Amino acid sequence: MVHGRGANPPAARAGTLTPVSLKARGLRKAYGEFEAVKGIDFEVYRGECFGFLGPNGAGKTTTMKMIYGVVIPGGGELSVVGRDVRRDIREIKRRIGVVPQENNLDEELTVRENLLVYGRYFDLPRKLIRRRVEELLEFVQLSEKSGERVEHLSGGMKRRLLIARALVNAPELVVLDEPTTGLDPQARHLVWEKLRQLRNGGTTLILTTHYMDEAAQLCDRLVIMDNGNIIREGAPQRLIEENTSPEVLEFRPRPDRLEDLQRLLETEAEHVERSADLLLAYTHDSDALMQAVRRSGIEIENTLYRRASLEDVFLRLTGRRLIE
Ligand SMILES: Nc1ncnc2c1ncn2[C@@H]1O[C@H](COP(=O)(O)OP(=O)(O)OP(=O)(O)O)[C@@H](O)[C@H]1O
Repeated sequence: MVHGRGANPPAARAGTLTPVSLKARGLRKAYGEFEAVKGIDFEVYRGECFGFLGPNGAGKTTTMKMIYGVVIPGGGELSVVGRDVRRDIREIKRRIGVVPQENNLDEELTVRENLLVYGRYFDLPRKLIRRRVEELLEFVQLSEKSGERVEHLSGGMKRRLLIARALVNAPELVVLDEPTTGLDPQARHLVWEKLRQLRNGGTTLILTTHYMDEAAQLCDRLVIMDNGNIIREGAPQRLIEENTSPEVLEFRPRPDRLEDLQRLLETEAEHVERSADLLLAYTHDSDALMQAVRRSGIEIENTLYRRASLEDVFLRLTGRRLIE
């Protein structure tokens, strides 16, 4: 594992017995009159991957920035690795890693130089930094690119380099703001694999995403955020079980039959959502529902069956989709 620290149990590694890595109470932030974060409570435990899932503008980035000390909270309490963000931000920065939403690598420098330069911000022996940089290059599969200038890397490689850079100080907690936005599926899967390895090695991860599959794949627990509020909290599967039905049939009826089909589904399904010309019917028994639709004779252009996801939870709670 990276830095050879994976064998230590999380609590022992951190030198404390408290299981809480981060705690927020009544946390808020306004920009002028506009309240971006409206008094939220959450806790992150050591060694877990904790997610913030929500659409653009929900307040996720603002929350992340309060955690890593770029934005000062407007109210409430926030402690990170047991330290108050208002009093001990230097200590917090020493102990956490940050992968920002925007790539802020030095494009003119090589891959290796980016890590070495960043490593110098921490008060660590040069020899140790050099060794760590080589380990990290290997971890994120960039050893072969180490002499290339960053401007020549693909988007996925840059993202992996940002992750490596966040690990230079061997942090116990890593904050990642939309770690895979803009990446193609293959590059995303590689980033996911690296994040899983980190978490399995005991590093606490906090990430934001508006991809429900990313949240479901990576997070042990997550909060769903909307309009500056946390609207639900829990393990991904549990959130689905508690907030929606397990099976979904998506119908695209002939446009002139949309109202008829909606009326039918409202009597036959457990609940129904409409998104433009698509009707989503939620049920425990998709076969029975499908038979009822066939019996009605309503012309359908397209039908899709799938299992319910976090996207459905969001739709149920807000009437909107995560990505509009
Ligand atoms: N510096 C700022 N000044 C004024 N308004 C801001 C500022 N930063 C963010 N906002 C506003 O606060 C709200 C929350 O933004 P934030 O970036 O935290 O959301 P988000 O959930 O991270 O969305 P995204 O996925 O787009 O990053 C948005 O309406 C945004 O326009």
